[in-house]
Amino acid sequence: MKSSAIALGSNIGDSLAILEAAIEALAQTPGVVLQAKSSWYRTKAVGPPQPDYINGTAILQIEMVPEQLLETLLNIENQFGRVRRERWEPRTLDLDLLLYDNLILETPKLQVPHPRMQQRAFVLVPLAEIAPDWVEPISGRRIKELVKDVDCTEVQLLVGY
Ligand SMILES: Nc1ncnc2c1ncn2[C@@H]1O[C@H](COP(=O)(O)OP(=O)(O)OP(=O)(O)O)[C@@H](O)[C@H]1O
Ligand SMILES: Nc1nc2c(c(=O)[nH]1)N=C(CO)CN2
Repeated sequence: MKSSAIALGSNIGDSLAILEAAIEALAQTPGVVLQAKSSWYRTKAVGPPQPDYINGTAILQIEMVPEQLLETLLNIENQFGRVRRERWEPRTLDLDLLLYDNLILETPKLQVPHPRMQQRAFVLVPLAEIAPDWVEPISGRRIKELVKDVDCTEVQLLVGY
């Protein structure tokens, strides 16, 4: 059994319902046990101007290799109607693989830890809520330390658990 942290985001449609349904779809996937989910946060879009996002994170216990987990995430994104056009475009559902135990992996299709997670308050704030002591293996720093170095003013608690 391995542990993985994933990030969820949506800024088109009924985002809260889409995100809850995506969590449910993950929890129903064979080989996946949902261990924890964060609160949902309303966040200002980083990158090109677009509507605010709702973001959150989850911790999964999994019996899958990282490539299988990525495929599961991409399948669930597609299930919720995401059409991939441009990078950083608005999306009904975005699922990113953040961490997989303490693994460091660099392939053309998959990089773990997610290469931009250390700069992203919309990832670190919800992750610090459910996995403060997880050590990000590239920096060697805990999530609760990394979150202190990003500007969290545009990450607002929306639905707390
Ligand atoms: N850790 C990872 N999690 C999710 N996708 C990844 C990861 N590493 C590499 N990828 C690859 O990135 C591709 C594009 O992902 P996606 O469209 O979600 O990027 P994005 O959300 O626009 O930008 P960002 O990666 O900055 O969040 C995926 O098809 C996948 O193959
Ligand atoms: N606030 C916020 N901004 C983003 C997000 C996101 O999930 N939340 N995802 C992006 C591409 O992955 C680009 N910008």
